[in-house]
Amino acid sequence: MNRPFDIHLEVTDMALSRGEDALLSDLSFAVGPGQAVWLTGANGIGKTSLLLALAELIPLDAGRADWILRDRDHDQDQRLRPAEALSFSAFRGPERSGLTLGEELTFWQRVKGDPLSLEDRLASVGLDGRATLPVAGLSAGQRRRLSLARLQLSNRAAWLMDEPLAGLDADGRNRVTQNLATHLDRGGIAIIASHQPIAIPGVEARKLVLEAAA
Ligand SMILES: Nc1ncnc2c1ncn2[C@@H]1O[C@H](COP(=O)(O)OP(=O)(O)OP(=O)(O)O)[C@@H](O)[C@H]1O
Repeated sequence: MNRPFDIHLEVTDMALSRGEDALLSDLSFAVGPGQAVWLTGANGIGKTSLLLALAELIPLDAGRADWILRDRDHDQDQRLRPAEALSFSAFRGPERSGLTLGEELTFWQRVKGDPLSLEDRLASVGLDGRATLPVAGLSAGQRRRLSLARLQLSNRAAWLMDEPLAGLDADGRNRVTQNLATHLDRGGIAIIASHQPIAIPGVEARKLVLEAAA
């Protein structure tokens, strides 16, 4: 098996709040190569906030979240900055950019040196023939598909996904879960916030039910 990634996430005694509200406390978990975590819990409990904290987009109140590139002998572990470790598929996408789908994706293809043509990249997420659509006018499911294309392009070891199945039809859901299976098979990690279970072929995602801070 080709496993380009060997990434580990270690969350230790994490506490998190937004504004005045304490959200999570004493949260610890570890994730290794090829593993997925399914984050679930009530509306407003803090799933999106946890993803933002793992990406260091919001600060922790306590504890730590470490992204670690593990050396085979375990004696030369390397800490990665989130920007080196992960790619974030947020629920709200780049809808305010004023770009067309083709322009948006071409930009990311150039940044990442994509070997595929624009049309082939679009086809990989079922958006072939849609390059001229304005990003602002994409439907919810089309936006999720654009997100998936950007995740594919990121070549990052960890995928943080916020409601990746929201608004997708059966074909779109299938593409997301198939892409996840491929990513995990390469030794990647996925942390997925979702109200619905996510069936990844060949992988049982570990369920983590978030509860209100003590
Ligand atoms: N920028 C912010 N400033 C202050 N409070 C915020 C901010 N963003 C979110 N919150 C609050 O933090 C809490 C957690 O929100 P979060 O979006 O993390 O929950 P969630 O579990 O992802 O919810 P949902 O299932 O509804 O998507 C909510 O009470 C929300 O109102």
